[in-house]
Order: sequence, then C-alpha cells, then structure tokens
Amino acid sequence: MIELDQVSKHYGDSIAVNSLSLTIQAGDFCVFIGTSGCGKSTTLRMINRLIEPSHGHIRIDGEDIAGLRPELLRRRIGYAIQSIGLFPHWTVARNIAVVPQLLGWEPQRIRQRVHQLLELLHLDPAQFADKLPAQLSGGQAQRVGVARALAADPNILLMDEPFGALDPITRESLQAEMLRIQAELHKTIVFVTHDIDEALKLGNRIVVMDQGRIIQNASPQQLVQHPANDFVANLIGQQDRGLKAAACTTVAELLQPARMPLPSDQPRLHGSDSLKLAVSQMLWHKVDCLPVCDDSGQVIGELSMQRILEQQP
Ligand SMILES: Nc1ncnc2c1ncn2[C@@H]1O[C@H](COP(=O)(O)OP(=O)(O)OP(=O)(O)O)[C@@H](O)[C@H]1O
Repeated sequence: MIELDQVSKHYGDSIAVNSLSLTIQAGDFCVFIGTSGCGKSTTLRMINRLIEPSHGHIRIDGEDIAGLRPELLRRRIGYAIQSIGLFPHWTVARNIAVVPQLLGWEPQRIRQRVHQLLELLHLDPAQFADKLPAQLSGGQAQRVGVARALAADPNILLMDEPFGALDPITRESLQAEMLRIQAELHKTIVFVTHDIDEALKLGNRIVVMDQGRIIQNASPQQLVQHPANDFVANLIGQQDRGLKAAACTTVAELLQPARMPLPSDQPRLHGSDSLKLAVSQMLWHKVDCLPVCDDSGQVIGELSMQRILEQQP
C-alpha cells in the first residue's frame, strides 16, 4: 500500500503538487491523468524519491520513505518511463539485469530471470538477449524497459507515460501485455498517461489531477458515469461517453444464462471482452444476442443488447 499524506512540492513560488492525499491499495492499477503540467510526474517521482517533497509524508506499507536510503528504496520499486533510458552500449540482457546485479544476485539466477522476463514480454530470448538498444524498434525497446522495471520482482511499479511515443497498434498490444502481467503478477502499479482511453482500459483506480490537486479519484465506471465536474466530463468527452462506459465494463459482468439452442455459426464473446467490443460485434453481425465462452471455447452463457441497454447509465 502506498499512502501520500498532504504531500506538496514547491519550486520557488510555483506549486507543482498541492497538499495531495491519496491511498493506493496493494494490487491497484492506479492511473494518474490530467492536463500537461498538473503534477502527475512530480507525484510519481516523489514515490521513489527521485524528487523530494517540500511537505507531507509518503508511506509504503506503513513505513515513511523519508527514513529510507533513496537508492535502496529504488531497488524495491520498478520504474519505466517514455524515453526508456536503456544504456546504449549494453545488451538487452545486461540492461534488464541492472537491479539484480546491484542486489548481488548469482549470475545463473540473473540469466534465468532475464530469460523469464523476455518471455513474459514476448521477446524471444535467443533473438533479443544479445541485441543492443539501437537494434530494437520503439515497441521492443519499451518492452525491454518494462522487463527491466520488473527485473528484481518489485511489488511496486511506477510507469510514466511508458507507451506515449508508440504507434496505436504497438501501444494497444503493450497495454494488453500490461493487463496480462497485472492479472498474473498482481503488482501495485502507478501509471501516468495523457490518454483517457488508456486510463479507462488499464486502471482500476483513476486519479484525475489539475493544478497539483486531485479533482477525482474513482473507478473507471464511476468516473464515466459520475464525473465530478465539467473538467472531468470534458476529459472523458461528452460525445462518446456511452462507448467509454461500455469500454470499462466486461462481458462477464453482465453474463446471462444461455438459452438453448445457440446458433453455432455466430461469433463468440469472451468474458474478458468489453461491452464496447460486444456492441461492435452485434452491430457488425446484425444480431442482438451473442454466446459467451470461456478460454477453452466452452459456452458459459450469453449476452443480449437488451441486457447491455438495461445497464447503461
Ligand atoms: N525542476 C523544476 N523546476 C521548476 N518547476 C518544475 C520543475 N519540475 C516540474 N516543474 C513544474 O511543476 C509542474 C508539474 O510538473 P510535472 O512534470 O509533474 O507535470 P505533469 O503533469 O507530469 O506534466 P506532463 O503531462 O506535461 O508531463 C509544472 O508546472 C512544471 O513546469
């Protein structure tokens, strides 16, 4: 658990972060979003003491981090940023191994860990371990950055616009990776983005900031359905908020028992699909109900347009 208790950061007369209090529960995927310069990165960097607060306290699992040595704290917290910051003359494997090296892990354990992480990030170890950063695409380099942040198996991962510079397709695939990794590893993730769709897709908590303060701290569903003010409503966008709401609810949440018999030629939904995808499929296939299956392909129920409409705000 990460607790920020009336944390402020001043630069001379200007206030970057203004008496911000926030609790991030263990296992949360907490996304900071807001306008440029509202204090997102500053807040994130105070958690690993790359920036020191002017006032207030930050506690991790109840321990005030002001009493910890910053370099030891940083070895316990993964950090991934947009510019990635890989060492250009080191191989991918050596870049990933930075923190385990600092922690004095045995070479064999480091090799195994690097191999495991490359596989986790869908980079073939035989192909990528010995490459230099300049030989990677932007998306591959960003995967290496995420692997490096995870290397010493930290409980906390800080990610500052890690996918900001990527094309939409690569970005979407890395977002899917992050959701998969989070479902598998249950880290506490604090993630900064400018992109509301990315925030709604990834976060289970979304913290909207403006001028160094929290404007709203809510689940994606709450944020879309009950924006705290016009600033948040505009951030979400008035025109397509129905689709935004549908994007942050899963098919599994509205699953209905299957009627018999189900036509075998229809496409099938998965429980983890969003309602947005379900609506899109129904429109495309001109049907108002689709079967829902589990990972093994077994039909576990169905979802109708009627049910979706009943649930929409
Ligand atoms: N070293 C510094 N000296 C003076 N002011 C700073 C410094 N670092 C940040 N600031 C100011 O603090 C405010 C918050 O900056 P911060 O980088 O946290 O914003 P942000 O929300 O992450 O912005 P962006 O989305 O553009 O990255 C900004 O007004 C910025 O100009």
